[in-house]
Amino acid sequence: MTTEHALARVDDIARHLTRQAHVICLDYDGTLTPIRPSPPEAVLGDEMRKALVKLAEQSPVAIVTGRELSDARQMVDIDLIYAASHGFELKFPDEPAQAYEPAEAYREAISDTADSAEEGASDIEGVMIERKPFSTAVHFRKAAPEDMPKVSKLVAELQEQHPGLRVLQGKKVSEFQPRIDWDKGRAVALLAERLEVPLEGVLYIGDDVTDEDAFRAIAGKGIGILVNETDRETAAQYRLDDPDEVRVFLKRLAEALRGAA
Ligand SMILES: O=P(O)(O)OC[C@H]1O[C@H](O[C@H]2O[C@H](CO)[C@@H](O)[C@H](O)[C@H]2O)[C@H](O)[C@@H](O)[C@@H]1O
Repeated sequence: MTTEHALARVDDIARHLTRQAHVICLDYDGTLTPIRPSPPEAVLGDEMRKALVKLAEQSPVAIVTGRELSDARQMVDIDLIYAASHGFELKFPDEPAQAYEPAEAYREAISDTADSAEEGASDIEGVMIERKPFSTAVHFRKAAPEDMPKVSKLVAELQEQHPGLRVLQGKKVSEFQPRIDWDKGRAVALLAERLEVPLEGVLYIGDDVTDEDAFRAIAGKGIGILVNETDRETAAQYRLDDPDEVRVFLKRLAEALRGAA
């Protein structure tokens, strides 16, 4: 599938959005920041933060991320809407954070997976376990290629021990999550409904496989932009090469939206 470059269509995209109430949904890792060797290193750049502040003056902006809420808010450091933990945690400005209720019953199983994962990973150099309220991430970006069979074995064992959880494969990470019908797409649909924004008014930008759930949720109605240098199979209709292009796009979009107001 060939996706069109979004920088060539900023004005058309702004025009589409201003036809109705709208919201701009942005993934974090790989979209607002380049992928880094470890999660704490993926710090939001000052210019990107300025672009987000300008954009939020024109439109509601939501960060839709696999990171847990406290981490995402600390990294972005702007009072926006957050759908964190792959959508299991939702936070609107001036409102308390809310967890997706059916996921509450999984907190103990998630914490148990993290305990087992830490124990199992203790002898695999370069594997890092990230504990989050609604998922346990087994990061292997820094593992040596010859240790990958050990990583696969650990992930398979964890799966066997925790059949109530499902595994999401991300960028050099396997994440254990509640096995329930909830994802970034469902979270985006929910937050749009809360904002009284039709799906036609949703713009979603993301780079990972989990972002495809959001692209599919708005397909044929809203606007999906995949961040990827190559033209991979996607439900998004537009593409940007990397986070630098995302920053340029968001700046131009804010200007176009201001012009259209
Ligand atoms: O939905 P996202 O905002 O894209 O979050 C997905 C996961 O991102 C983080 O891990 C990824 O980015 C790290 C920093 O660049 C990188 O070191 C790692 O290899 C990637 O998998 C984050 O740590 C996870 O919690 C998120 O689920």
